[in-house]
Amino acid sequence: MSTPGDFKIHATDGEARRATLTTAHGDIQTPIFMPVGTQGTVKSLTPLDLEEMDAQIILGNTYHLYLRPGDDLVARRGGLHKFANWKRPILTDSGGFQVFSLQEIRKLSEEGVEFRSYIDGSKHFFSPEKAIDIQKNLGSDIMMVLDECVGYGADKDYTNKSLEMTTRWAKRCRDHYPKGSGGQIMFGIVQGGFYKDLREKSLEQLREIDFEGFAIGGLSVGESTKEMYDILHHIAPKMPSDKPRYLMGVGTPLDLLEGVSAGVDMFDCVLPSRNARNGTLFTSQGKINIKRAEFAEDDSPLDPECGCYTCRNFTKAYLRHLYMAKELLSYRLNTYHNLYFYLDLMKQIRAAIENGTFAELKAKYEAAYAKG
Ligand SMILES: Nc1nc2cc3nc(NCCc4ccc(CCO)cc4)[nH]c3cc2c(=O)[nH]1
Ligand SMILES: [Zn+2]
Repeated sequence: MSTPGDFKIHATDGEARRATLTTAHGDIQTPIFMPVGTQGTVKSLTPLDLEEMDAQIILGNTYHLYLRPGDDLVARRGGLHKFANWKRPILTDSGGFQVFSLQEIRKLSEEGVEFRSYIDGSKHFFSPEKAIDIQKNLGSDIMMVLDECVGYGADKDYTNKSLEMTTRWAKRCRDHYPKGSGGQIMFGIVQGGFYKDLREKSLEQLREIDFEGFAIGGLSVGESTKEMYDILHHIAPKMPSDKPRYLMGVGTPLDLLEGVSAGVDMFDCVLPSRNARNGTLFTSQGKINIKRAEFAEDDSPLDPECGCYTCRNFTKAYLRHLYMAKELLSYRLNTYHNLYFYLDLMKQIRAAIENGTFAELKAKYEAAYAKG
C-alpha cells in the first residue's frame, strides 16, 4: 500500500528523472505540468476536458479561494475536489506570492502578512498557520508553506533576512500540520533570490524540516531567462534527490525542457491558459498568433502534429474568426489546445527519459522555438 508522499524514481537521463509521486487522490507520473485553476476552475474548461487531455493534477490558490467563495464554505461542501467535481490530485499555492505580487498595500511581520481583499478592500491576515488551515479546508493533496517571494532586484541583505523568515514560517507550517497527520502532503519552498550562496543557505535550512517535497520559489519574477537558468541549474541538482522538485510559475515550453534537464519534476504556469485568451498558441513548429491576417483563409489545422479536439475539428481560419469576433468558443478551443500541447510535451518528456533520448527531444523543440 503506497502512502501520500511516496516518490519512486523509475529512470534517469542525465539529471532528468522519470518518477511517480503518490497522493491521496492518486499517483502522479512526473515530470508533470499542472494546469492552473486559480479559482477552482481551469478557465473555460470542464473537468471532463481536463481528464480527456490526461491532466493528472491541477493547481488551486489559497489567496483567491479564501477571499471568494471562502475556504470555510468550500469545506462545508466537502472540500475543493467535491465542490469543483475534480476527482484527481490538487496542489494549492499558499497565497504568499499572490499577496506580494497582487497587492500594493500589505504589511509584513514575523507573525505573517496583512493585506486587503482585491474584491472589497476588507483587511485580512495570513499567518503561516492560517495559510495551512485554509489548505486543510480546501482539502488539497499538496500544500505549500507560506513564504515570502522577494521581488526581482532585492538586495542581498534583504534577501537573506527574508529567507530566514521564510524558513521560520516553513517550520511553523510543518509543526502546525505534522507529517503523516493526514492525507495531505507539504512542500517547503527554497528562496534566496539570485544569490547562489543564499539559495544554498535556504535549501540547507529547509532540508532539516521533514517535507515530502521541495519547491524552487522566487523565480519567474521578471528576471531574464539566463538568470533563471543560472539559479535553476545551481540549486535543483542540490535538492534532495529522493523527493519531488517543483519549479513554481514556470514556464514556456523551453523552460519546461530546461527545468527537466536540471532535475525538476513539477511545473505550473498560467502561460498556456492566459496566452490562449490572447490568441498566442503553442505548436510543434513554434508559437503562432491566430489573429494574424495570414490565417484568415487558412484551412489547415492549428498544428498537424497535434491530436487534440481543436486541431482535429477546426481550421486556423475558423479559430481566427472566433478570436476576431471575441466569441467565447475562442477561449475554450485555444485553451484546450494550449494545455493539451503542454501536457503532451510532458508525455513526450517522460517517454524520452525512459528511453534515454531526452537530449534529442530538447534539441528538437529548441530548434522549433529558437525564434522565441
Ligand atoms: N508560494 C510561492 N508561489 C510562487 C508562485 C510563482 N509564480 C511565479 N511566476 C509566475 C509568473 C507569470 C505570470 C504570468 C504569466 C503569463 C503572462 O505573461 C507567466 C508567468 N513565480 C512564483 C514564485 C512563487 C514563490 O516564490 N512562492
Ligand atoms: Zn491541438
